[in-house]
Amino acid sequence: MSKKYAIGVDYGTESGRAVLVDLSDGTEVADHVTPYPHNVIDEKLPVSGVKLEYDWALQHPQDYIDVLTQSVPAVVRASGVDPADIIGLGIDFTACTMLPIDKAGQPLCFEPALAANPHSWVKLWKHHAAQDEATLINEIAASRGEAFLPRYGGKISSEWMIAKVWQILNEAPEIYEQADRFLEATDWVVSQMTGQSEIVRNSCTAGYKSIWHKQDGYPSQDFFKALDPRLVDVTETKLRGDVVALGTKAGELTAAMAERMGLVAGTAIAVGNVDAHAAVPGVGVVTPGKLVMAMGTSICHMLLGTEEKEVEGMCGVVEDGIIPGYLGYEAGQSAVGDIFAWYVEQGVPAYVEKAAAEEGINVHEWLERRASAYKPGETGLLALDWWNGNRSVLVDTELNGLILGYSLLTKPEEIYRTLLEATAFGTRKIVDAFHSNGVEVEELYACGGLPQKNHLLMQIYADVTNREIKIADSKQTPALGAAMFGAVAAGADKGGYDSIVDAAKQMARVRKETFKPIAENVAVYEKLYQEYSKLHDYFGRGDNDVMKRLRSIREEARQ
Ligand SMILES: Nc1ncnc2c1ncn2[C@@H]1O[C@H](COP(=O)(O)OP(=O)(O)O)[C@@H](O)[C@H]1O
Ligand SMILES: O=C(CO)[C@@H](O)[C@@H](O)COP(=O)(O)O
Repeated sequence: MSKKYAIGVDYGTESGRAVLVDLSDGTEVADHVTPYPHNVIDEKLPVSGVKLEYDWALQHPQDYIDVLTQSVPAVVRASGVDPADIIGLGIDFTACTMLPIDKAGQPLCFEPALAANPHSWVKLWKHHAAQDEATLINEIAASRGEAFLPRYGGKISSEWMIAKVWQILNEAPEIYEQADRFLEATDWVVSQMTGQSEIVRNSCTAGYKSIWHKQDGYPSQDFFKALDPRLVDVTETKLRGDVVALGTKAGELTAAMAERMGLVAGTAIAVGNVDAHAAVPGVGVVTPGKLVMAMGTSICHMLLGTEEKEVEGMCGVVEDGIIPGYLGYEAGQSAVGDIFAWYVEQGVPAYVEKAAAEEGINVHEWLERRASAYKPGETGLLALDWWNGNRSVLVDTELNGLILGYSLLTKPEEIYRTLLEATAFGTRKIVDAFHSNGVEVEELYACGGLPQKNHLLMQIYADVTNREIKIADSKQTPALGAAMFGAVAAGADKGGYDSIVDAAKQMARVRKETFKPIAENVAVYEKLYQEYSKLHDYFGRGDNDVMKRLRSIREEARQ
């Protein structure tokens, strides 16, 4: 049999990337990025120019199709591989990125009569305008003692499906009426490739974002009726569709799409997936005890378990949500690289920028070099990493950042180091929450942009968590994971794999060099972590709500 290949397509917030992968060893043969022509739509709608309100974030579904018809043929051309040897394709996406579609499966925003209504468009994961609905969902679920709430760490996010659907119903009932279904964008793009009239939903987004449970299904009709009588049958109508496990073959590529994508009709297409979740097999993790951190502007923490446990502040636990056969746990920090970016852009004096330019490095690298000269504890500073609220374990978007211990001698590199340490303490909180609730964390795996960019950061994470960290060898870990699911959809008899476990064994790689905890650093960080925990609870658990009071004083001042 000739060499076989699969393609993984990673749909990010601003662009989509196709990666063509050799199935024998996971080598990434070619990759290509298509920036979304409409990017994030957060000011006004295309064509009609209708203005959007604060906190809105939309996208254009045509941009997703452009990625398939531009980046996929580009990687096929660049690799010189015979399309007949590309046996499978998988995609991963941001989530919950959702859209209303009509009976024919077309987005409502494609209909000229509806295109001027913002609710007919794709709502991107970071569309935050459904907070009122999310708050009510949480209050009503808590007062009814709904069993699903603990599975989401006690809170349903405004980013997720039910809040977004309810916002559409409240603000544009005519769009709700006309929508045949609401779909995750990842499932919609798959349906465009397979052309199936019967759309399938993947277990990952259904579980983490739509409150679906493998045994219990969606929340009861009584619950939805308590939210709003008009929602009583929403899961049987607008959210209908079989939920299938990751790795399942959703269907085969249609002749029409094969022509546009430069592939062969009949190529196996895997069910959709989420970016952070696809990264888990992408680093080779297919068993419990290994926490995968997708580290970039934010961190998603992913972990496998064998039993459903309640863990404070996690984003969710879903059976088959990451690797079929396991409970998949997700937690996260809503700002990490973003905090370092904020400091570099807003906080450093001009002499730092000048010195970095003279040394021919960027400001991050300059600060990292200087900060590496300090020992743990030597700065005398401590920070709370809540520059964009707290996603886990407090689940509170109204918390803010804090730095303690300044003096007239404090240097920029000391502040930078303190910010790196604060995000590591935030991760330690998450590790401890899982570990102490029976979901073991033995070692850490890191992927995404940060591990490639900042060694000091990774050493601090190893020291603060007192765990070895392995680093993904691939720079495109989610796309590699998506390609693996494509290979599983094709199956071993076609030259692919019968399970994601088999695919990960052959195709995933971590680097030889790992970050190991250094005993003397661990001891100092243990002391600092105790201090961090005191501040964390004092400002985050109600002892002193000064951060919330400052917000309301700010709101009054702004009015
Ligand atoms: N040398 C560095 N050290 C620490 N953070 C960095 C460095 N260079 C860039 N960053 C941060 O990395 C983040 C981007 O990470 P990346 O993984 O590339 O993006 P994304 O999360 O969008 O996929 C930005 O928030 C930026 O501030
Ligand atoms: O929320 C999730 C996963 O649950 C992500 O899709 C979302 O935060 C987007 O992440 P990225 O900015 O693409 O790293």
